[in-house]
Amino acid sequence: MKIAMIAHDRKKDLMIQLCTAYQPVLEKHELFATGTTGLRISEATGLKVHRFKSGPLGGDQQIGALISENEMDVVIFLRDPLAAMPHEPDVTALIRLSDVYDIPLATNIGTAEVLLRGLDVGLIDWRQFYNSDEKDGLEPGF
Ligand SMILES: O=C(CO)COP(=O)(O)O
Repeated sequence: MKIAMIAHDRKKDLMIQLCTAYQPVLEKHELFATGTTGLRISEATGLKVHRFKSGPLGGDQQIGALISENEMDVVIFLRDPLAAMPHEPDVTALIRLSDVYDIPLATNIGTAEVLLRGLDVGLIDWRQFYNSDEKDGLEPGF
């Protein structure tokens, strides 16, 4: 599965803790992240992470583009609900696209843990159908 990891600044330490705790799960998958989040994760855990641009410079939009191409299976986005962001429209757009394409999305640590545990026991295996040829031509949300 392809997993996108994104954390706003005040949530980055929490993201590191999450990735450290769930490293055995995460290392079985392909990891993607916005620039600074990805750097922090790979430095702290050694996990291989494909890094996009930093969020304010377009990283959220790059991940959104992959979602629209059916190239992302899970999004963990530890967003900061108490800080104003210059790129708030990009954040909203990423969350919206996750909903358009029914991509499992966690926006806080409580749901992130549920999602990673679910992933590990196969609860998101239905994504493999979406990734298969059978899904070709079907509209999102079918
Ligand atoms: O701002 C972000 C997501 O909206 C995160 O970007 P960075 O991982 O580059 O800090």
